[in-house]
Amino acid sequence: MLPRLALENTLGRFSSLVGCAQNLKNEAQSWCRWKLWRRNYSFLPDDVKSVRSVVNPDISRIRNIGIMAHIDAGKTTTTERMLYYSGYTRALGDVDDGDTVTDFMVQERERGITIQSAAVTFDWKEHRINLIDTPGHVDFTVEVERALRVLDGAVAVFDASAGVEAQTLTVWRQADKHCVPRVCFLNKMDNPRASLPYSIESIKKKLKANPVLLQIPVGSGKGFVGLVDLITKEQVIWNVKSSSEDGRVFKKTPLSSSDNAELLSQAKEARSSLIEQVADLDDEFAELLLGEFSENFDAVPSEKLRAAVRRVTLARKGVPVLCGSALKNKGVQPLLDAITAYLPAPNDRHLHLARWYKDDLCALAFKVLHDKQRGPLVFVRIYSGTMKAQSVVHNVNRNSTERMSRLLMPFADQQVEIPSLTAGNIALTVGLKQTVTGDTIVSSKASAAAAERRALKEGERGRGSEKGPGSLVLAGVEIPEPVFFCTVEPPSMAKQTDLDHALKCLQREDPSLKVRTDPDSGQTILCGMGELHIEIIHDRIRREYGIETHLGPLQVAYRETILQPGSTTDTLDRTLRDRRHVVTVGLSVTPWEETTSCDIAYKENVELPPDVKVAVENGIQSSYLQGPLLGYPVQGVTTTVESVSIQPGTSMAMVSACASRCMLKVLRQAGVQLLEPLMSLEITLEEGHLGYVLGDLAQRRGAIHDIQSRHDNKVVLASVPLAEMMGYSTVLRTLTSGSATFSLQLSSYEAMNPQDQSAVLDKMAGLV
Ligand SMILES: Nc1nc2c(ncn2[C@@H]2O[C@H](COP(=O)(O)OP(=O)(O)OP(=O)(O)O)[C@@H](O)[C@H]2O)c(=O)[nH]1
Repeated sequence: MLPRLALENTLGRFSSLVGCAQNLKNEAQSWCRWKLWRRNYSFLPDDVKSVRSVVNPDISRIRNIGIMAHIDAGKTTTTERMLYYSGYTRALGDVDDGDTVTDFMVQERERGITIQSAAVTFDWKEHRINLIDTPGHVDFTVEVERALRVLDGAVAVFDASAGVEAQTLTVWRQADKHCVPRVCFLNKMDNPRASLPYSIESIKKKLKANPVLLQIPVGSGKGFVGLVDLITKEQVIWNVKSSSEDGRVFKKTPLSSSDNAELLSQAKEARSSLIEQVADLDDEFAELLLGEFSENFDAVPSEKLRAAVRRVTLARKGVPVLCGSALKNKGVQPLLDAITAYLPAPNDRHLHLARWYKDDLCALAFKVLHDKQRGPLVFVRIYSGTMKAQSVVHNVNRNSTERMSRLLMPFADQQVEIPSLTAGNIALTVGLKQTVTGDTIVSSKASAAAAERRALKEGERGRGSEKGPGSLVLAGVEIPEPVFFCTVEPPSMAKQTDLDHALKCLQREDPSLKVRTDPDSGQTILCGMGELHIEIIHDRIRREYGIETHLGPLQVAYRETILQPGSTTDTLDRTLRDRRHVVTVGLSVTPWEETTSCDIAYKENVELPPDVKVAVENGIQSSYLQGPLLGYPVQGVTTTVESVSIQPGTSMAMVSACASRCMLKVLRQAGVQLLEPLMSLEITLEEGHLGYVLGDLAQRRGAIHDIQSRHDNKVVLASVPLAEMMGYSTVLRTLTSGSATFSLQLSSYEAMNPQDQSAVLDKMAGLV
């Protein structure tokens, strides 16, 4: 039965659509709005798809998958086709028209890019697919990381004319880190430059992966009409009679020599290689071949081959490769079949932690969205037990208990209310006000205690690797340090509270956004992952919170470090209100290369009471936060506490102050050095523009590492200081008449040479 809220939503939409139809008639020229109307129209009461999805499926039929790639590879277009073919939408959304389901933020639709990862649920051939479309732009890489943390499998989408691009490499590594099995989809096969062998080679070379080719294309470029399924030996051809053909109808026939002798021999060869490759990777399949089918490998049944490919994928020994053209509506249905056939169900992935909770609820909050009416909406992945609406849950990280009012199933920007949801699913909760990204949610404090007892018992028996309360918390998400910052000012002081509230909400949604107050000027500082990230935040403050803010110039987040060891002592002797405070602290520092953190150690004979220890460490830590050169964070330093002597009556605040002052002194003595963020840059451009672009990079202190050929294009691999890359997209557009693309990501923090460093110091001091 349709839940009440969904029914109300649907009926509400229906009545508003009747009125809307009249207006739209008058605005027939607005094509985009018409398409959005059509999208809404698909939610009329006879659209049963969203209702069907409400049923809790068997865990073995759930696929929690992410869709990931380099910017513009076609993730959103592919997702739109999946929703369409699965019957969830009745019109094909188009990124170029700005009416896709998953890119529902205004900025996403305007810019045609994905910013937030959106969750969509749909069913495909008796399977429930929870799919997350993740952003390709490096500024939103935390979104990818968050999604990967809760996914069981992923589809990596490639532009078949470009192969592996810079951001694919990053997301691939992220997926490796989370041990996520993948399938590859070589998209844009309709592009005349698309090349299957080139893409396969680049997957091998750049990703060091083992591609398992399951399809070969039929036709190429504009003549790309379908593919041959190497498992079943069938050819799948899409009927392309007109440009409005939506790809729903396709013809599947066994491939025979009467169709195309050349294609048949090509397919035979590719199938034999596939069988050999799978036999090499899977012992069970090898045994089957050498036993029953030793006379004729080709006679091995397709189900056996499919099962072996599944084992290979789950063991991450190989990645199935499929091809198609999402835009031209070819190859997406076989991709959906591959998702259900090869990617893992939640119960195929063995998560140690969930077993301590047995049948009790254990879930991970992986994303927070702010809704003006309903407050924070928290996305959770359920690992064990059942989550129920109107229930009280316990947040293990915060040791707090909260009431969850409603449970929803996420359909992009639409949600359907459900009473409960079981393990393996992804849900959206309303009412959790304290929970943030990375928190573990369980049913009660008692169930957390029971799980802890189980973990300890197992640990005592020497079998468990996880012991103690720390083991009861699911690993959260690593947030990289921001590289850019700028001041943000409200239009008037009266609006400062509204701005603080807006930033608090945005920060809860986006953990990569950092907000701090400048201790000297009292100004609010926004710290972000890149120019685009800060621009989007600025835009959201205006649109979603109605505050017109002014952003100061974008500045690079430098770091400070030391070049050599140093040691010193400092004495603080101060009388405050007749009370004399006297403390002497001795510290030594040594460079701790190749690390971005700082450490505190104690000389052997130094033993301090706990309150003094805390005070000294607080003083040292505060100096790590603001270096002596320009007040940037310090990294790569180990500080040893050599001595501390305190006269009676001295307060701990004075001990901290002395440690902090001594720290500044010793850092200066050890020679403070500015570190600047160095970015890896990859530019794809036409050969004719190469000279201009290289000349420009030379002026930006860029170092060229390699210039590769990619079909008719050149790919420049370089590293450039971030400070030189402000507004680069506009410059590159001008230099190449808009034909080049680039991607930029943080590679490391590097020491600046003395001239560049003094130029920065002069600039900061206002001398230039
Ligand atoms: N020729 C061709 N173009 C395609 C195909 N798929 C997508 N495109 C186009 O490629 C561009 C990018 O497509 P998107 O689906 O937005 O790509 P994305 O990977 O989601 O991009 P981001 O969300 O910005 O990372 C759009 O102009 C699409 O129309 C395809 O199969 N063939």
